[in-house]
Amino acid sequence: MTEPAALRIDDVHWAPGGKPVLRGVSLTVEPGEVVGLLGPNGSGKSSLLRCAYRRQRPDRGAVHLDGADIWRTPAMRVARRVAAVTQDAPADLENHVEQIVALGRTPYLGALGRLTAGERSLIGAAMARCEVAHLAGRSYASLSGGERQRVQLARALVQEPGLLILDEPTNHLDLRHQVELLGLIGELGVTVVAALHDLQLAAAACDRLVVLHDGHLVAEGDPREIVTERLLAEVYGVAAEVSRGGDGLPRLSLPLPPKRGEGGRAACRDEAASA
Ligand SMILES: Nc1ncnc2c1ncn2[C@@H]1O[C@H](COP(=O)(O)OP(=O)(O)OP(=O)(O)O)[C@@H](O)[C@H]1O
Repeated sequence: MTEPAALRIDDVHWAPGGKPVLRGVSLTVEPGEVVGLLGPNGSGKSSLLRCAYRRQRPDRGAVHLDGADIWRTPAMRVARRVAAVTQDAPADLENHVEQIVALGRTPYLGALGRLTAGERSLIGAAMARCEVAHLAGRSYASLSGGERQRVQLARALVQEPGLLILDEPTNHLDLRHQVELLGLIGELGVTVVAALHDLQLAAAACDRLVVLHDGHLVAEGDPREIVTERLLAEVYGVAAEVSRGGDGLPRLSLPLPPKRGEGGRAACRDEAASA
C-alpha cells in the first residue's frame, strides 16, 4: 500500500491581480486523514487546493509535503506523491478511456515510456474499482459528466498517490456513485483533502471538516460539531435547521419557500395550463 503523505499549509496568501483570495490559511493534515474542505462559492477552496498540489504558487507562506517545501521539490517527485481530481482536469478529448487512466503512470515512466505488466494490471484494477472498465475503448469526449469524473478518479488512483486532492468529486455523480466514491476514499488509506458542497455527505465521509470563508479558515474540527445553524447562517447566509442523527451527524432542513397553492406544484401546472 502507498504510504500516506503528511501535508502542512503554512500561512498561505494568494492575491491574483492584487485581489486577496487566500488570506493567511494554515492547515495541517495528518497521514491517512480524510479532510473535507467546505465553504461558499468563491471562498477560496479550489485556490487552496491548487496551492496544495503545486499548481499555484502562493504569494506568501509555504506548503510542505512530507516535511519538504513542495516548491523546493522537483515537480516529478511531487507528482509521484500527489494526485488531483479537479473540474478542469486536462484531458485530450480524443483519447480513449484506458489511455486517460494510463496517464496516471506518467510520473513513473522510464525513458522508453513503456508500461510494465504490473502497471497494466494496476490500470485494469483502478478502472474496475471506479466502474469504468466497460468504457475502456470509448473516447473521453463521448462520456457523460459522471463517467468522466470516475475516469479521472481512476487516473488518480493509478498514480498511487500518498495525498489525493479532490475538487468537488461528487459533482455529476448520481447518488449511488456519490456514496461509493466517499466510501472508497475512506478505504484507500491515503491522505485525502476534498472540497465538497454537500455538508451532510462531507460530515459522514470525512474525519475532519475545515471551513473557508472569504479566503480565511474560519472553522475546523469534528464533523459532528462543525456543521451548526450558526455556521450556516454566518458563512452561507442560510437560516437552515440542523438536527442530529443517532450517529451525531448533522441533518439539514433547508428553508425552502412554500409551494404555491393548496395543490402545490400540480396547482401551478393547472394554473399555467389554463392561462
Ligand atoms: N486566476 C485567478 N485570477 C483572479 N481571480 C481568481 C483566480 N482564480 C480564482 N479567482 C477568484 O478567487 C475567488 C476564489 O475562487 P475559488 O475557485 O478558489 O473558490 P471556490 O471556493 O473553489 O468556489 P466554488 O465553490 O464556486 O468552486 C473567486 O472570487 C475567484 O473568482
